[in-house]
Parts: sequence; C-alpha cells; structure tokens
Amino acid sequence: MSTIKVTNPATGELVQEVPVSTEEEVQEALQKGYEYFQTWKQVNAHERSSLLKAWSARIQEEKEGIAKVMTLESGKPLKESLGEVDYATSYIDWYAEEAKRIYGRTIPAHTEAKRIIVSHQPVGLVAAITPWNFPAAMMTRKAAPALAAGCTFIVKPAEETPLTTIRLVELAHEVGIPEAAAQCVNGQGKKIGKLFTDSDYVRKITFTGSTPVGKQLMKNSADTVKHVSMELGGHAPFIVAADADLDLAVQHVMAAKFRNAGQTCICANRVLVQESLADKFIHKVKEEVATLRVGNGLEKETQIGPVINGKSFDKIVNQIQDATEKGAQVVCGKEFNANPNQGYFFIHPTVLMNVSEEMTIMKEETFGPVLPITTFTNVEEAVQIANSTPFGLAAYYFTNDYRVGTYLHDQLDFGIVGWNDGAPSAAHAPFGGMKESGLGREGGIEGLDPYLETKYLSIGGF
Ligand SMILES: NC(=O)c1ccc[n+]([C@@H]2O[C@H](COP(=O)([O-])OP(=O)(O)OC[C@H]3O[C@@H](n4cnc5c(N)ncnc54)[C@H](O)[C@@H]3O)[C@@H](O)[C@H]2O)c1
Ligand SMILES: O=C[C@H](O)CS(=O)(=O)O
Repeated sequence: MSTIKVTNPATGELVQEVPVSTEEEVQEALQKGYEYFQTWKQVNAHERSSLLKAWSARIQEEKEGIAKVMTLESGKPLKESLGEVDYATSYIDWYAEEAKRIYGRTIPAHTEAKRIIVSHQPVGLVAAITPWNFPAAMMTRKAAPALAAGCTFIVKPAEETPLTTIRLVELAHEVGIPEAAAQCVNGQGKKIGKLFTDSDYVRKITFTGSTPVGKQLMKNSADTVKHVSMELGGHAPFIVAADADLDLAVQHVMAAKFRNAGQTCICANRVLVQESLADKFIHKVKEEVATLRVGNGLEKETQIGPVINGKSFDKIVNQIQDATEKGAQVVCGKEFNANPNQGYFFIHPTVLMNVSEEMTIMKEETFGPVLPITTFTNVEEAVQIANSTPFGLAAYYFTNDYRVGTYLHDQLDFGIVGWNDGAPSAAHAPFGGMKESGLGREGGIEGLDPYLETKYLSIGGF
C-alpha cells in the first residue's frame, strides 16, 4: 500500500503516514456520494442545520488537539492554528443558519391563467480539492455550504497537510453527518483531480489553490459541464497614501504580510508607499520586523514558522536574489535557516526597498515572508501599478481622505478590498477574486449560491 509521508516543515521529522486512496476506492466513494445524494437532499434544512451546529461544537471540543496537528503538518505557529480552528468553525456556524434561509419567490404572471414559482435545489455531489496553508478553514468553507444546501461532499486535501482534514471529517461522522454525505480521499492531486473531473457522479468541482491548477481543473470539467468554484492565487497591493495614519498602516502591513509566514492568498505581496511618507514608513516597518521571532510553531514565542517545503523555499529565495540583482536593497532579513537534507526551510522576514516593476517579486506571488516596497507619486499611478497584474483577489489601502478612499475603492479590480484594514476575512463576507484569482465566492450569503440550482415552475390552466 502506498502512503503519503506527512512531515513537520519545522524539523523534517515524519509526523504520520497516510494511506493513498486507490483509484477503486475513489470511484467507490464517488458512487457512494452520488447515490446518497438522493437521501441527503431530502433531509430538511433544520435537521441539516442542527447537524452542522453539532459538527462545529465537536470541533471546538477538540480545538487544542486539532491545532497541534495543524502546526505539526503545516508549520504555522500554534496561536495561528488555534485561530484557524475558530475561523473554520465560523464558516460552519454561518452556513448552519443559512441552511434555513434558502428562500424561493413567486413572480407575477403576465396572465391570470398562470402562476410562477421560483425554487432552489442542491446541485448534487460536490468534489473539493484544498490547499495546505489553511487545511481546516479551506475545507469547512466548502463543506459547510455544500452540506447546508443538501449536497453530498468529498474532499481531497493537500498531500502536505491531510491530517487536519481527515480529523474534521471523522468528527462530522461522530455527530451524525452520514459517512456517505461527507468523505475524504487522499493522494496526488493530479491523479485524484482527474478522477473527480472525469466522473459523471460529480456535479461540482470546488478548488482552492494555485491559478495554473485551477485552470486545468476548469478545462477538465468542461467535458461534463460541471459547476466550478475557483479560489486561486493572489498578488495583493498594499497602498499607503501620504495622509495615512502611519502607525496604523505599519501595524496592518505586519498582519497582512507575515500571517502564516506570508503563506496566505491575500497576503500583501507589493507595498506601494507615496513618496513623501516612504522613509518614515520603511524605518517603522524595519523596527517592527526586527521584533518577529522565527522558529518552531509549537514554541509559544514563535511568530514566523517555516515555509512549507523546499520548492517554495527556492522560489522565495530566487525572488529575493532576482530583486537584489536588479537593484533592490535589503532593509532587513535575507537570512535563511534551511537544511534540505533534514527537510526544514526557514526564511527570516525580509524587507526590500527600491523595488521596481521589472523584478519577478512584483509579478509572481511570493507566498513567503518577504515585503517588497516601491513608491508612487499620485494615486492614479498607484492604481495603475496595483491593477497591472492578472490577479484580482485582495488589495489594501491606507488613507483618511474620503475622496482618495472612494476613488481607490472604485478603481481597484480586486474582490476583497481593505480600507485601513489589513485583515478583512470573515465568514459572513463573500471571499473571492476577480480576473485570474478565481470564480465564485465563499462565505456570506453569496457563498451558498454555488451549491444550488435555480428552477421555476409555471402553472397554467387557472
Ligand atoms: N483564493 C484562495 O482562497 C486561496 C486560499 C489558499 C491558497 N490559495 C492559493 O493556493 C496556492 C498555494 O497552495 P498550494 O501550493 O497548495 O496550491 P496547489 O495548486 O499546488 O495545490 C492545491 C491543491 O491542489 C492539488 N493539486 C495539485 N496539482 C493538481 C492538479 N494538477 N490537479 C488537481 N489537483 C491538483 C494539491 O494536491 C492540493 O490539494 C497559492 O497560489 C495561493 O494563492 C488560494
Ligand atoms: O490563503 C487563503 C485564505 O483564504 C486566507 S484567509 O485565511 O481566508 O484570510
């Protein structure tokens, strides 16, 4: 039997081996989820809501244990793992309520002889593929609305971090969500992804991960016209206008950049500071970055854990080297503690200045603790720089001028915009991107629609 060897990115040590699902096991699970959909969709919304609430409560009972496993397999600091468990259950809590608010409507007919009624029904078996950086929240952000809508659900977590997702699915079964309604399979993404997209049993693919993989899944889903939801890559600009509250902007750039060692899809990837404020901003950021503690996520003083693997480490180091070769200056950082043979990869928080647009770091998602700073003259130039990317997930700006703030909100082509706010994510808001950052939204009232078909009934003969 082949297995996934889950290792700790802080030490390289083996955490646990997870059996790889065979093709037969995946096909069997898909058929089970497809067949059980006919039963699960009949369960009334209030019962589905109660089961979701029980799931959330059961996860909270195991919060510390789940968080520790999450840190062991992802490397993120324990405090962040604990926060992610709360974030993950907040999606379940939200959709436990939204399950009871799937309303229809009537439409005034054009003749007394007719009545028109609009209703919604679940799309069917939903197949999800999730990333390693938020192994709990990225799964519940899909499972909760799917189950709330009456869909059955199967997930393949990232090979780096399957343990958290496996445990969450086990807890769902413990509270009475039927095994056939929520399943987990494990293995190599390309292989299982193809089984998902080729299967006639699957009516929807929901994916969170890199844009290239998302594009491939969309292509492979076309043959059977599957619904798709895509939460893809980002390259967030962080704009600081001359009138910004400097302390607030620095406080929030630290959160927006260094959460999960910069490995989040909405991390600030480019900082754009108006020229007159640049020196003060850079000085304050340098002071704050110097206080960050790098280390094993299980140690309570750790604020920056390792990056996930050698491939990611190499990409980040190459971006730093490319930038410095093209004229960027290192304000602080650019220290590494890595041992490829041992299997751990730490990058100390690094700040670059005098960054320019021809540098790779200004075009390619970094997914690491590196903060490149460039400057702009006026807000029109800031908008032009910010929008000059295929991505459109998150953008941030700091200003107290309502005219500047309103202009930036209107002109920035991003699905999530933080105005004096570097931490916009919430289960009650519709998370998602424009352009090549994705399709659809997760969270908010908008996050249920992707799991529903709309139908209308026209009754004649009155
Ligand atoms: N928009 C969001 O909400 C969001 C959230 C988290 C991460 N991301 C993005 O994900 C990327 C980082 O995560 P990652 O490295 O795990 O991404 P990834 O695309 O490499 O992997 C994500 C998932 O896809 C699977 N996969 C890999 N290749 C596949 C293929 N050919 N077919 C089907 N599945 C495949 C992996 O096994 C994993 O489960 C970044 O680009 C980040 O911006 C986006
Ligand atoms: O990395 C992607 C996550 O969606 C970021 S967040 O935790 O939802 O803000």
